[in-house]
Amino acid sequence: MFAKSTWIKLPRNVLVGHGVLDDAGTAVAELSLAGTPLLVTSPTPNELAGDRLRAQFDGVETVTVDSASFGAVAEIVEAAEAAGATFLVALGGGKPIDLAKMAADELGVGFVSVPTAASHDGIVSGRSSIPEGDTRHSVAADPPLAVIADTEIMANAPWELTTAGCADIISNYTAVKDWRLARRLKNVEYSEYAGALSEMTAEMLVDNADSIKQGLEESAWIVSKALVSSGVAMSIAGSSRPASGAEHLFSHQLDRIAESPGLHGHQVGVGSILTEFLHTGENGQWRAIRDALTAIGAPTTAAELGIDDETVIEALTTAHTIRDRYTILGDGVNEDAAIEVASFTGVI
Ligand SMILES: NC(=O)C1=CN([C@@H]2O[C@H](COP(=O)(O)OP(=O)(O)OC[C@H]3O[C@@H](n4cnc5c(N)ncnc54)[C@H](OP(=O)(O)O)[C@@H]3O)[C@@H](O)[C@H]2O)C=CC1
Ligand SMILES: O=C(CO)COP(=O)(O)O
Ligand SMILES: [Zn+2]
Repeated sequence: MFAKSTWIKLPRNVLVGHGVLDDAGTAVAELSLAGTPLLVTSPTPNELAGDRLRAQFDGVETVTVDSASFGAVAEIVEAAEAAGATFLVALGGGKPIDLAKMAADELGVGFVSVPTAASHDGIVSGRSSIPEGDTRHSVAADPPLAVIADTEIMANAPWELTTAGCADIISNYTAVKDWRLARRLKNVEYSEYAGALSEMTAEMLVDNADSIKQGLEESAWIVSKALVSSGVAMSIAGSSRPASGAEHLFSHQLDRIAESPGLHGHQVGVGSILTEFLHTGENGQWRAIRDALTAIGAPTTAAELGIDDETVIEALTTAHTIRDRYTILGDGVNEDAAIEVASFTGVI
C-alpha cells in the first residue's frame, strides 16, 4: 500500500500592493476568526502603521517588543492570555513577526503577518528564528493565516532591508543545489515541486533586477511576491530546505561568531557566492550569483558585510557543524580550501 502522506499549510489570504494595509480588517474578517486579536509590533512599525491597523479591529490591545528573545515570546503569550485574544496580528519586520509566530504556536492560535519590511522570507514562512546566547533557534511553527504586504510602507523601509530580502531569494539557487546533493548522497526526501518553485522564484527576481531600485515601489512588490513564493516552497517541502542550504549555515555561524553580524539576507548572499563555487568550481555560476547581488546593491564581500576576513574563514570552516543538514560543505571545508574559495571569488 502507498503510505506517504503530506499536510501542506499555506496562508489563505495574501494581499500585496499599495495601501492594502487598510484592507487588513476585511481580509481577516474573511477568515471567519472568532474574537479579538492582540497586535504584536515593534516601535517603528507601530508608529508608522499601528493606528491604521488598530482602527480596523474592535477592542484590540497592543504589545510592543524591542528585541527578539524567548522572554519576549513569553511576554506576548502572557499579554494574549490577559487580553483574551483569540489570534495575533504581527506588524513589523522579521522580529515581531517571528515572535508572534512562535507565541501563536504556543497559544495554539493563528496569526496574521503584516510585514513593513521585505527583509527575508521568514515574514511569510512557517519557521521562526530566535536568538539565545550565541545560538539561534530555528523552530517550526505554522505559517501565517494571511499576509498583508503594503508596498507603500515596505518601499519606505531602509533600502538595505529590501536588498537583504532579494539576496535571501537569490540564495535559493544554492539551497536547492544542496538539497539535490543531499538527496543523491544521503537519500534525503526531496520535493520536485518545492525545488522547482524555489529556483523559479530566484530566476524571476534576477530577471526583474532592473526594476529593483531604491525609491521604486515596484521593487517592494517584486520582492514581496518572491518572498511569498519562497515561503510557499518551504510549506510544500515541510522544511526550509528549498530556501536554506550551506549558505544559510554560513550565515547562522556568522550570527554566532561575528562581533557585529550583517543582515541575514546579506550574509546568505555572500554565502551563496562561496557555496556556488564549491558546487560548480571556478568556471561555474558563482559569477552570475555575484553579479545578481551587485545588480540589486547587496554586499558581495566580507568588507561590504563589515566582517573581517578571519571570521568569514572561521564561519566557512565550521558551518557544517551547527545543524544536521547535509550540504556541499560535507564533513567540513579545511582552512586552506576556505581561503582559496574566498580569495578566488573576491569575498576576502
Ligand atoms: N523566520 C526566518 O526564517 C528568519 C527570521 N529572522 C529573524 O528576523 C529578524 C530580523 O529581521 P528584520 O526584518 O531585519 O528585523 P526587524 O524586525 O528588527 O527590522 C529591522 C529594523 O527595521 C525597522 N523597520 C521595520 N520596518 C520598517 C519600516 N517600514 N520603516 C523603517 N524602519 C522599519 C525596525 O524597527 P524597530 O527597531 O522599531 O523594530 C528595525 O530597526 C531577527 O529576529 C531574525 O532572527 C531572520 C531570518 C530568517
Ligand atoms: O532563512 C530561512 C530561509 O530563507 C530559514 O532557514 P533556516 O531553517 O535555516 O532558519
Ligand atoms: Zn533566509
